[in-house]
Amino acid sequence: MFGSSTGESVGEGAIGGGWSSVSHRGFDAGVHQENPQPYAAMVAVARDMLDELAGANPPLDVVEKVSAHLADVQTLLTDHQVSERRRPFGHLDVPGRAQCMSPVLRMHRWERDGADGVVTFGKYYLGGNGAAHGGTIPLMFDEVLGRLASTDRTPCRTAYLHVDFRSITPIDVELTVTGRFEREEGRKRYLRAELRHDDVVCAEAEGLFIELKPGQP
Ligand SMILES: CCCCCCCC/C=C\CCCCCCCC(=O)SCCNC(=O)CCNC(=O)[C@H](O)C(C)(C)COP(=O)(O)OP(=O)(O)OC[C@H]1O[C@@H](n2cnc3c(N)ncnc32)[C@H](O)[C@@H]1OP(=O)(O)O
Repeated sequence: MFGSSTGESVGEGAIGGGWSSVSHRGFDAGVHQENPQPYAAMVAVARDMLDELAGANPPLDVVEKVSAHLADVQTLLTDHQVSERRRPFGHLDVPGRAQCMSPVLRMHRWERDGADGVVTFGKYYLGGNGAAHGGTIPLMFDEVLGRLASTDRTPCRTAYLHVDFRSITPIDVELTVTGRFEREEGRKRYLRAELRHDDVVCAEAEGLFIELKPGQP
């Protein structure tokens, strides 16, 4: 069942993850690349769990049970550790790219020069007083702009990311995200993005991304 509230699954009006348009440089996650849904569903459960964890004040017996379950999960995964290029985490072509570090981006338009979509910061991303933690917003912008900067282009890395926090970013509500590729000068690529709650601008970003030279990590 792929019923994550944050929408890790493919479909439901959102385009796929779109990661296939970004260079994966020798990446091979085997069976999960061919059929991403089971792995994406597992990550969606992990996301939902993190939201419930962040939102709960459980009694001690529940704390002990949860600790034991999580230790079991960790043990199950310990036997299957692999090198970076074989890890599905963050590399599957689904919204959220099957990772639970930054919130899921559900993009409705993804083109070489711009992208539009929605994102919801769940309870896990709370800073205080109903507002998202200030570090999570650049994280989300780096996802949008880093991916846009490499869409149908050679790989690049973030050189700087400037974020202006214009008003609080509320958690648990759907926000709109837009990104646009502004210009490139040699290896330098300049992009901008905006995060809105209805008509209110929550935050804006400007990023410089540098095309990597062959062999550059
Ligand atoms: C690409 C990997 C992806 C592969 C995997 C894909 C699978 C997953 C799919 C999708 C996920 C995508 C979602 C997330 C993506 C997010 C991306 C990131 O967050 S990357 C991590 C954070 N960034 C770093 O760690 C960079 C660390 N810095 C460096 O490596 C270097 O400093 C680098 C590459 C940025 C530049 O170094 P130089 O040696 O190649 O180039 P120089 O000569 O220094 O700069 C080139 C030009 O840029 C200017 N420049 C460089 N840094 C600048 C700065 N901070 N401010 C202003 N100008 C700067 C310079 O002045 C120079 O300009 P003049 O050509 O002389 O006009």
